[in-house]
Amino acid sequence: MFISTETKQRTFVFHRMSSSRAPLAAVCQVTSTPDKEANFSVCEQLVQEAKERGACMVFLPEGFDYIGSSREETLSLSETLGGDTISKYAQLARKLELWLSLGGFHERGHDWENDRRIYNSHVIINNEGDITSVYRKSHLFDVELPEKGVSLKESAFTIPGPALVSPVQTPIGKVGLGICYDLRFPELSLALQRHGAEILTYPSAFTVATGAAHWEVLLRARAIETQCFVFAAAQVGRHHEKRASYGHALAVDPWGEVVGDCGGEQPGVVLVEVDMDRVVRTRRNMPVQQHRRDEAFYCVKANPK
Ligand SMILES: O=C(O)CNC(=O)[C@H](CS)NC(=O)CCC(=O)C(=O)O
Repeated sequence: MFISTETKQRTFVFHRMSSSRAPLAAVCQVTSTPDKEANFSVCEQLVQEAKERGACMVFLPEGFDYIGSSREETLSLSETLGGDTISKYAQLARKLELWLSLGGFHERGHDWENDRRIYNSHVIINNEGDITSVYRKSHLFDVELPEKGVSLKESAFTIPGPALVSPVQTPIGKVGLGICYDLRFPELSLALQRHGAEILTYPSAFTVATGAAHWEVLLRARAIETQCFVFAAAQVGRHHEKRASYGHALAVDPWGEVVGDCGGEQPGVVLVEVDMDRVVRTRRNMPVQQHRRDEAFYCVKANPK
């Protein structure tokens, strides 16, 4: 049983009516612009607020560093993992003694000097300020929806990542890393689940049109299929004259219930208790992973009689 209390205009907290204290995660949404300094101070404030409210891990969305207004600007603002942006977040994590999921960092590629290409990287920083994991987005968003006004070609500036990375052990549980458009590929979420994930993360900058149609359904489906918590930090609102995002940073429990939603209007943060018992019980009561019959999918009969 969850009660939702509106504590401030733009934030909600969900607490369970039980005595045991499970660790708290904070799922954020922001409206990044091309101004990196301004974006950092908004994120820093949300992380600080999450800390004050007891969170031990905070999730920031794709493009938390910036959302560029052109391909050139997006490329020129990019950095390496050793650059200022990640250093500032590492310091913040160490100072506040919490873990950070930094979704969708614009990371200069390995051959940047020659090809001027970046990765879209999800970086995990621990409470000592060390990078523990980097996952580079596998599926790039090259999509034209003329009737919806959506036209983005991520592959024009981004290199797809080579592989998934092992789920990371954190104080809230084992976190499996995805990014945004990866959410549409259930094989990825199942692979992470098989490698031990208890929580899946999809930091995102969904378009308004695709978000309204698909966002919550996809996130809940991934949670139900994998019986994981799903945390999806999000971009919201207008970034510049050419781009806006759907928002609704969401937390879903392993049963598929939405347990936190930052809404579709403005930056904010939602706190969620991560009770691992819910993963254990959901999987024990309905062992879908044990019921899966992969062998029946290897060979599809052309004309079964
Ligand atoms: O461009 C940047 O700076 C950061 N990256 C993004 O915003 C990415 C690539 S353009 N956006 C998405 O994947 C949206 C997916 C989406 O909206 C859907 O699957 O419906």
